Amino acid sequence: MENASTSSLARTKSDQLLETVATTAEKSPPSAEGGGVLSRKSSWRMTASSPGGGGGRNTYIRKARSAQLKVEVDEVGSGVALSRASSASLGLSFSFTGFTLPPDEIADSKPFSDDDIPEDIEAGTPKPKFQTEPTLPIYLKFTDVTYKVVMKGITTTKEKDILKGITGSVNPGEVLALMGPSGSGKTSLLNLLGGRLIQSTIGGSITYNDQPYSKFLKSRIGFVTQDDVLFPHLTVKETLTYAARLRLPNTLTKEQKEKRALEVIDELGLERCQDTMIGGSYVRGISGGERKRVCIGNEIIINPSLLFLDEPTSGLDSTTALRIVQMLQDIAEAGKTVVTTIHQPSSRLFHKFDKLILLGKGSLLYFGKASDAMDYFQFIGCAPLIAMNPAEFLLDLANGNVNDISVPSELKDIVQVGNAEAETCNGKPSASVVQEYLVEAYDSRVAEIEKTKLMVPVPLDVELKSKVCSCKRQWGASWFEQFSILFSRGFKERRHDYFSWLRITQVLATAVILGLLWWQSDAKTPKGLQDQAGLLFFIAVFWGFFPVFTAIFTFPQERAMLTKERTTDMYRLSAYFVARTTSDLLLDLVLPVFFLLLVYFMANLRLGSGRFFFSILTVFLCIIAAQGLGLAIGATLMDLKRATTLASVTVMTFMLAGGFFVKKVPIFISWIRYISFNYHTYKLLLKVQYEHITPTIDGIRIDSGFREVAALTAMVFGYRLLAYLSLRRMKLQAGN
Ligand SMILES: Nc1ncnc2c1ncn2[C@@H]1O[C@H](COP(=O)(O)OP(=O)(O)OP(=O)(O)O)[C@@H](O)[C@H]1O
Repeated sequence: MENASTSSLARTKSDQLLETVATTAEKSPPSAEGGGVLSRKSSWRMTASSPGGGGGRNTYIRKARSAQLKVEVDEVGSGVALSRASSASLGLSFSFTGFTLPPDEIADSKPFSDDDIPEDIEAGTPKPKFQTEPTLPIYLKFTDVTYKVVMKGITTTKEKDILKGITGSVNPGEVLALMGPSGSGKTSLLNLLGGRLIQSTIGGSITYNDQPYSKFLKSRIGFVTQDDVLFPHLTVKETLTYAARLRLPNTLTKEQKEKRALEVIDELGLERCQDTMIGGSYVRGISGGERKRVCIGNEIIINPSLLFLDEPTSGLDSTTALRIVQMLQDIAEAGKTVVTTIHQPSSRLFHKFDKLILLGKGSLLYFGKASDAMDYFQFIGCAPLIAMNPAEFLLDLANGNVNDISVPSELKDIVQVGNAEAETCNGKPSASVVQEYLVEAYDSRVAEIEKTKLMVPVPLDVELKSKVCSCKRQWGASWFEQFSILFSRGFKERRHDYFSWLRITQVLATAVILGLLWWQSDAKTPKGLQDQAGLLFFIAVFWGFFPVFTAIFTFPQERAMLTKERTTDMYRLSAYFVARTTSDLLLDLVLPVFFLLLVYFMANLRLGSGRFFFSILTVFLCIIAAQGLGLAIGATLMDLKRATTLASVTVMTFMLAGGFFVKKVPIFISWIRYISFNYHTYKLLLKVQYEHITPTIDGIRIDSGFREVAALTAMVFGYRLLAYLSLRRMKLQAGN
C-alpha cells in the first residue's frame, strides 16, 4: 500500500517539466550567489503547496501538483518565467554551478575559506604542496551498481541487498564524498569502486576511463582502509621508506625512492614525528591524526591516479579532520580522483567536497554537487526547520528521521489520512515512508538525467584509455630486492621481541631448573642412563613445543597487513614468505645455544666439542621443523583460537608418540611416531650421547641417524610448502 502511494506521488508532470528546465539550465552561464538564493526561494515555493480538500489522497495530491504545474507552465511561457526557471535550476539540479545558503538560515554552514585552515599546527610550517607530477587521469563512472551477499543460515540461505542501483561519477581533480548512516553501504560501495570486491553477486557497470577494472589499476589506485594497518614498532620514516622502496617503480633508484618518502613526510607535515614509532595497543606512539596521515602517505607515495579513503576522519577532532579533508582537496587539485566515505562531517568539512553521494539502506538518495544537496532536498520538500549542520540534516533524512525537518505535503497527507503504519507516535511519517519517498524522488527526478550524462565518453585519447586495460602487473622491485627489503623490515619490526626479557628468562630459567634436577648425572649406571634419557626426551619436547606455539602467530597476526599489501601488488608472496620465515631464524637459534650450554655442563652430558656440536645441530633441526608445523597450522587456519587448539592436540600427539612414554604401540597406529619430530630428535640425541655405550636404549635402536635427519629435513620443507600454499589460496578481497 505504502509503496504504491509513495511511488505514484513521486513522479508527476511538473517534475518532468523541472527536469527539462534543469537540463536547459545546464547550458546557461554560471550564476552569482544571488541566483542561487532566488532558485532556493523558487524551490521552496514549488513544494509549498498547501493541502486542501478533495477526494482520495492520491487525487488530492495530483490536483495540488497540477495546480503547481499550471503556475510553472504559465511562467515558462513568459520570458520572466524562463529566466526564473533557469535561475531556479541553478539551485536545484545537478548541472548547477553552486549555491551558498545564507548564513543566517543554516548557522553552521558558513562557506569555508582556506584562511580557516590552521597552518600546520603540529609542524608549525605552511601547508606543503602535493606532488604534481603528471598521473594518468582516471574518470570513474558507475551505473546501476548493485551488490548482494548470500547469507547462509543453518538450514536456510538468503540473499541480502547491500547496494540497490547506485549511479555516479567522479573526475580527476574532484573529491567525491560517500555519506549515509551506519550500515547504509558506504564501505561496500567504496570497496566495489576500488576493485576490492569481485563477486558474481555484483551488478551494474563500473568503468575507469570507460574501461573495466584491470590489474594495471592496482598500481594506480591508493586505498586507505578504515582501520589503520601499520607496523607498530617501525618509525614513521621507516614505514614510508619501506613503502616507497616496495611500491615505487623499479625505474627509480633506491635513493630516489627514499627521497620520495621524505617528500611525502614533508607534504603531510610529519617531520616532527618522523622518528617516532607508530605505536599500537601496547606501545605508545604517534597521535591518531598522525597515524591517519601515515596511512594516507603510504598510498599517495605511489602518486596514485585514484585515491579511495574509508572514514579518514573518524575519531579525530574537528580541526584535525578539517586538515585531512583539506589535504584530500590538495591531492585532488594535483589531478587525482578522490573518493572518500565520511560519517558525520562538520559543515566546514562538508563544504570541502565537490560531489556527494547520499546513501540510505543501500539506495541512492542523492548524487550531485555537495553544494547543491541542500537545494535539492528543499526542492523535494524537505528542509531544516531549525539551524542545522547540512551533514546532520542529510543524515537525519537518510535515517528517515524528520524531527525538525519540514516534510512535503505528500508525506503529510499520508499521515493525515490516518495510515497507522506510515505514522510514528508524534504524528510524523515513519522512517521507512520517508526513505521510500526520497528514493522515489531521486529515481523519478534525477536518476535518468545522470545516467544519460554518464553515457558521454570520457575525453581521453585511445592510448590513455588502453593503458587502463593492460593486465600487466607492475612490481616495484625485483624478487631479491623485495626479499631483502621485507627481511630488513621484519627484522626491525620484531627486534624488540628478540630481546624480550620474558622470553630469555623463560628459556634460561628452564635450563637452570633442568641443570639442577639432573645435576652432574651419571650415564654409566643403568639407572643414571635411564634418567639422562629422560632429560634428552624433555629437550626434544621443549624445543618442539616452544617453536610451534611461537610460529602459529606469524601469519594470523600479519593477515591484515599481508592482505592490504598483496591487494596492491606490493610484493610477490614468495618473497614475503621466504623473508618472513627466515628473518627470525638467526635469533631463534641463539637462545637454544645458551640453553644447551647450561644444561649440557650442569647435567654432565657427554663432553666433547663434536658431541656438543651435533647436539646443537639436532636441536636446530627440531626447532626449524617444529616452526614449519606452527607456520602451516597458522597459515591454514588463519585464526589464533582454532590454530592453538589444533597445535596443542598435534604437539601432544607427537610427544606421546615420541618413544619415551609408550614402547609397545599397536601396529595400526605405530606409524604416527614417524611424523613426530620429537621421536626423530630424541633418537638423534640418544645416538649422539650413547652410541659408544649401547646399541639399544629403552627399546629404541640406535642406528646411523640418516633416516632421522632425512625425516626432519622433509618436515622443514614440507610444512613450509604447506604454509605457503595455504597463504596462496587466502582470499584477499574485502568483505570475505
Ligand atoms: N559480507 C557481508 N555479509 C553480510 N552482511 C554484509 C556483508 N558486507 C556488508 N554487509 C552488510 O551491509 C550493510 C552495509 O555495510 P557497510 O559496511 O558497507 O556499511 P557502512 O555504511 O560503511 O557502515 P559504517 O558507517 O558503520 O562503516 C551492513 O548492514 C552490513 O552488515
